[in-house]
Amino acid sequence: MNELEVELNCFQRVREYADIEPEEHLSEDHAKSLVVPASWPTSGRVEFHNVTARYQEDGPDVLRNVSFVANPGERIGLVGRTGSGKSTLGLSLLRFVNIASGQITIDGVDITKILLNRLRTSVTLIPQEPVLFSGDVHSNLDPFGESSETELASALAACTSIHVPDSSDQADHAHPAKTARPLALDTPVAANGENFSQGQRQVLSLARAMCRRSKVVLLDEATASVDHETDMHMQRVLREMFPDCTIIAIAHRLRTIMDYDRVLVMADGEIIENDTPANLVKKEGIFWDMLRNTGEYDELVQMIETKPSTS
Ligand SMILES: Nc1ncnc2c1ncn2[C@@H]1O[C@H](COP(=O)(O)OP(=O)(O)OP(=O)(O)O)[C@@H](O)[C@H]1O
Repeated sequence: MNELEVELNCFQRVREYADIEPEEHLSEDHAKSLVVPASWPTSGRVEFHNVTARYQEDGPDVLRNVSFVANPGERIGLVGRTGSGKSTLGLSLLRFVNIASGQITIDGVDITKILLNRLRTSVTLIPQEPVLFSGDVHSNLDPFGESSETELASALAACTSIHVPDSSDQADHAHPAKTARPLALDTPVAANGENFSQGQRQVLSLARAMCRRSKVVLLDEATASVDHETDMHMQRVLREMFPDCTIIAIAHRLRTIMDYDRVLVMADGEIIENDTPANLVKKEGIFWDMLRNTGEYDELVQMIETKPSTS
């Protein structure tokens, strides 16, 4: 492809973006009526009241009558088989799916009565595959220049204590950030963060959340290329650096959430169990069954008993 073709592609892509309908198109008066106090959310209490949600208006219900409360500072693990609705529940909190009935509130404010941008900048999503932009670590952590250098450096320092192993022990010349550590604010980031491993991308995403001081953090646990050790470090940072945040984590590995305050088990778009891991084990229900099917039952139950203290 010659240079002209590349440039024309860019032009075409910009046109495509410009033609995308805005997700929210409101009159000035309507937008004003959706303003919430600058301090919102102050405590991060998330409540789902009989929420039924679907992707398309005329599509099937993917969440069915979901109700639960995440108290401020609680860490809640979402588990369930593939297709049970875990990601959809997370996405509904950011209004990426249609809420057909019921209500979701954060600190008592109905999330459909807030400007979309305000909602999405207040709830931090740490996706499985975080997006990084070409530039450096600094511009990725704080794209809008809202944090001080000290804040950025301390968030990065907290997160880079997480050891993210390399895919190989050899220096990786094609992906220097995968081997050259520790990460610094001026470490270059290639387009799509291609010079970072998936684990490192999640770590940076965590640091980004820390800079935003979000009260509600939604974490979609990375399934690929993040080993157990990295996972545990991520969890430790979440516990230590976000002590007052409400954390809702979609867990693909049960061991990730064994020390969480509460576990919600989902099946077919519904919450079928909601309790502390210890109580769910005592109950010998679905969660207990899931633990037994891992082949690591004793080890996992032991993790509940040796739960690290948050104080
Ligand atoms: N964009 C979409 N449009 C329509 N239906 C979707 C969409 N995404 C997911 N679904 C459907 O919603 C249901 C719940 O899917 P969801 O991804 O929330 O499950 P999950 O528990 O997160 O699964 P996994 O563990 O595989 O990520 C499934 O039936 C799925 O096919």
